[in-house]
Amino acid sequence: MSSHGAPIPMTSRASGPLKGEAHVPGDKSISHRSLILGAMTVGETKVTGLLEGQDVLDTAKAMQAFGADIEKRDGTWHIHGVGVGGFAEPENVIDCGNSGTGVRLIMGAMATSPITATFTGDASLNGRPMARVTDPLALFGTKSYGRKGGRLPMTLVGAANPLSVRYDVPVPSAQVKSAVLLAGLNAPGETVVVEREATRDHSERMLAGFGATIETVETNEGRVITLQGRPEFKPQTIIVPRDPSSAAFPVCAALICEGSDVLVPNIGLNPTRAGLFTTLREMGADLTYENEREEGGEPVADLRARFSPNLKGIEVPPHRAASMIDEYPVLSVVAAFAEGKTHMPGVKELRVKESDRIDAMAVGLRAAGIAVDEGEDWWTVHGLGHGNVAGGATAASHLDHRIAMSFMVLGMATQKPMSVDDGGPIATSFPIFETLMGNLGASITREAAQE
Ligand SMILES: O=C(O)C1=C[C@@H](OP(=O)(O)O)[C@@H](O)[C@H](O)C1
Ligand SMILES: C=C(OP(=O)(O)O)C(=O)O
Repeated sequence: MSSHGAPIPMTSRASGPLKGEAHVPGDKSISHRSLILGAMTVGETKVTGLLEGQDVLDTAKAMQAFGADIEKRDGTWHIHGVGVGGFAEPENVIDCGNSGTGVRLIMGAMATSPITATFTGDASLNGRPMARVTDPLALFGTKSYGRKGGRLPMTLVGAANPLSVRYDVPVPSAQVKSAVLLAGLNAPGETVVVEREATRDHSERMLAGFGATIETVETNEGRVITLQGRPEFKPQTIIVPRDPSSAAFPVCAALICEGSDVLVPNIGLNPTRAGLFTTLREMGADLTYENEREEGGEPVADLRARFSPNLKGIEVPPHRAASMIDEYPVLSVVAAFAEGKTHMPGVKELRVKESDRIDAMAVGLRAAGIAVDEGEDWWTVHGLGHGNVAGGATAASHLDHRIAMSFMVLGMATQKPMSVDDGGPIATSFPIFETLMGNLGASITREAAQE
């Protein structure tokens, strides 16, 4: 198991107006995929703007262990890959740290090569369900040997003669969809994946970009994605857009801190990722899109978020859940400062992330004076309106970066400071979070609550 190091307690206090520009790091989903697809391509793929968070660095190390040559020179990542089906057998256990995306996509990518690999992670990752990936991989002929309940550590024996597969994804998960598509790369003929609810489509876009033949058709049964196996990938030059899931933190902080006006430039607004911003606008947020444009085939804008004293609780439509799945924790913080109830149904997946995110947020919000109701796949936050949230509590982050950052945002507008027991996991996805928020005027210190 990877070690996470000593806990780093953090405290966030009422902050003056947040002002300025927030340049958030590269998109985590696109960063993982750039490394994995680059490692499956003969020739040099160049990547700029790669997120250098621990999750992505662990994927880079894993790709090296499977035979790719990866180095960073002059701000650009250079990847010399081994080709589809060319992975070498790793000599050691692959440690994916805290990253569900990393481990599940890599399992898919190696599943149809005649090699064996053992995967592990930290305590959070080793508690997360992997059968959702190994079940469809078994259809290709891949064998897996994990702990009870399909948990890591787990050994996968890749299929030497993979079959072609059609798979209806039973949960709304881009990681499962992507694992099957990546496995399909080294399978003969067509791999077909059907998803009932649209999830982030970065794999489909990037596979096409690297030269695969892949087609998505919207049908009554959902999105039917067909990939032709054994493509000849061509090396790419990739500029990773900035991460909307990281942008969520300065945006939400600006909405709840009096007098704030923050610009978050160059944020990808791919509709499969942008659900939070639609939701915030429905709540009455002063959030505008400036300089809207297309970059690399994706809609992009500069987001401007200003203090919004009259936020209202709303019903968040369940069909929007996949497009904002990682943003519910910080949405629940904004909901605490809105008037009335914010009801969030259709979010069972939140229970199997780095932590049970409904439970982790509900416990911390209640300790801060906010009523929260919850069921298996829904939760409701009873907002108190601006200026009325007590705070004055320490929340457990459960090795979950988004939980830690969400409570740090909460503390920027509560009456008393908010603390987390461990802000260390923030480095997995947003290593510059404290500096970036501090530069805007937020007060986050590395100390436990002072009673
Ligand atoms: O494919 C991806 O890059 C991701 C998919 C989502 O997970 P699920 O596929 O489990 O929903 C998301 O929560 C994660 O942060 C990144
Ligand atoms: C769920 C997340 O990541 P992963 O599944 O890759 O650990 C996240 O970043 O919020």
